[in-house]
Amino acid sequence: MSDPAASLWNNGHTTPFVELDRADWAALAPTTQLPLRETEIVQLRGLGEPLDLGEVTDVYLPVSRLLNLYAAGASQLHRATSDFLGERARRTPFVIGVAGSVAVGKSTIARLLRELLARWEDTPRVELVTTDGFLFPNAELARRGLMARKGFPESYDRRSLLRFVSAVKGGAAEVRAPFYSHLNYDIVPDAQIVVRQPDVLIVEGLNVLAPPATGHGLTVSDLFDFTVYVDARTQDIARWYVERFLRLQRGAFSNPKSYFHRYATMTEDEARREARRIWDEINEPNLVQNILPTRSRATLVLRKDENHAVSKVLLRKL
Ligand SMILES: Nc1ncnc2c1ncn2[C@@H]1O[C@H](COP(=O)(O)OP(=O)(O)O)[C@@H](O)[C@H]1O
Ligand SMILES: CC(C)(COP(=O)(O)O)[C@@H](O)C(=O)NCCC(=O)O
Repeated sequence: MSDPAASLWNNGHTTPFVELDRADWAALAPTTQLPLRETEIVQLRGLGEPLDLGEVTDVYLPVSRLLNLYAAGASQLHRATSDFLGERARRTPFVIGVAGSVAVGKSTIARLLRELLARWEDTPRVELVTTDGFLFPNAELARRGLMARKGFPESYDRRSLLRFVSAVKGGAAEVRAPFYSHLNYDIVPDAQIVVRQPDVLIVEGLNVLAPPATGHGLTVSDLFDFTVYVDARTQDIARWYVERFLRLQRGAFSNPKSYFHRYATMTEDEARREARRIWDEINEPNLVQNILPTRSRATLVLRKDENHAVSKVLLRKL
């Protein structure tokens, strides 16, 4: 898959990333002190995903340690800047962006990182928000002719997302974000997510690494201290999307309140075709046109194999 930004570095001489295969990355784990007890690892499984424990210790524990080190470094730098300005340093949260395709496993990774980071010293209070809360409500999307473009950059209220992250980073006592319900397939008018001065804020969403809409000005990625891009082969992600759709069809869609309740009575073949249509018409074009081109902007790229196991880790060193 072509990645225009990567061509800057692909001149045969240099790349901004150091690339480690899984074994080399996992070898870093024993030197990191384990912040999890066995019982806690079992609790992590309760997140609802079939997470392999080897995956947690080999891959995500070292990631959480690295994030914890970066958070300590950022806090020192922040103090030094305040000293330089002759100001009293105020605590500011370390902000992490998690990007990647629909169905690549962003939510699973973001929730796991929240649990792991909270167990390290200095970062006990971790909040997680997903950018779907900043999608325009369906009525507004329909008005703009964007109902078939949910998840594309223009389907979000990007100014409001930028304001939200700025306020959290600026140390506001309490900041509210809108809430998107997958059951309703829409923003819930009176529901909100409240963030209160966390040590770490994780912002997870398809397009969090996208450049500014107008090509200039600030965008949310300018406020991130660290970004993770979750990567996999497009054909594997398409399969994960269809499998998740089939699970939802048998589960959540059977709820009469679900926007997709009409899918509940489909045969498996019909549901498979419908999922494939949504993937082909919306999610894959969004991946190819908007999401994949942002991969080389990430600090860390986690490349998954066909079974969700991380096979390669790329860490930005330049
Ligand atoms: N590490 C993993 N091991 C096994 N299955 C996973 C893993 N991560 C995600 N999945 C599955 O892949 C699908 C997509 O994951 P999810 O976290 O919902 O993706 P996203 O938030 O990117 O849309 C889900 O069905 C989930 O159960
Ligand atoms: C809600 C989403 C846009 C993802 O939002 P995110 O939190 O990543 O910003 C996506 O899951 C979605 O619903 N896409 C629309 C196409 C589809 O029905 O899959």
